[in-house]
Amino acid sequence: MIRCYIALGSNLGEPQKQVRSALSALAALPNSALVNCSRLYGSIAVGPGQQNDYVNAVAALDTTLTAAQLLAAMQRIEAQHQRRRAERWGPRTLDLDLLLYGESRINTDTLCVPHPRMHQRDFVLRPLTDIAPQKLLQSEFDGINSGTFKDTDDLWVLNE
Ligand SMILES: CC1(C)Nc2nc(N)[nH]c(=O)c2N=C1O
Repeated sequence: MIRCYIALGSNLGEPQKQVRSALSALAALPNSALVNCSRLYGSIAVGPGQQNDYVNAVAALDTTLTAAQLLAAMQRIEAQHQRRRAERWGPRTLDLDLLLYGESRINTDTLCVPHPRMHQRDFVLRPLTDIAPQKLLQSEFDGINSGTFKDTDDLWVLNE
């Protein structure tokens, strides 16, 4: 089995319910096991324009699916959660990003792993630290002090 890390995000349509529903869908994937999930975090939307706060989390999934099969399954789960790929930085009911697929480095026109922007995003790194702090020690995160984040009110834990 390959250990994968998946970022979940939502800021439309009852975001906490969307994220929890997506976690159930990931747990139901064939040839896979949802082995851990971070706490759910509220976070200020990063990016241009004004939009609702997000709910973010990171899940650990063990799978024998290939990265391409896993990506397709994640896109099906997004579609089942009414994901509209309207605008690139716009609000969304559900966003699933494949952060890490084992130790693989993948660069195709549909998939880039490790996720190219993950190390710039506290809304990914903080939940990832909940379940895999060792992942922040790797070279991809040069310059990020593992586990010690600038105190920010852009991110808060939701109902412990
Ligand atoms: C629009 C953009 C970059 N901003 C986000 N901002 C936050 N806080 N959380 C997200 O999941 C998120 N996702 C995005 O895609």
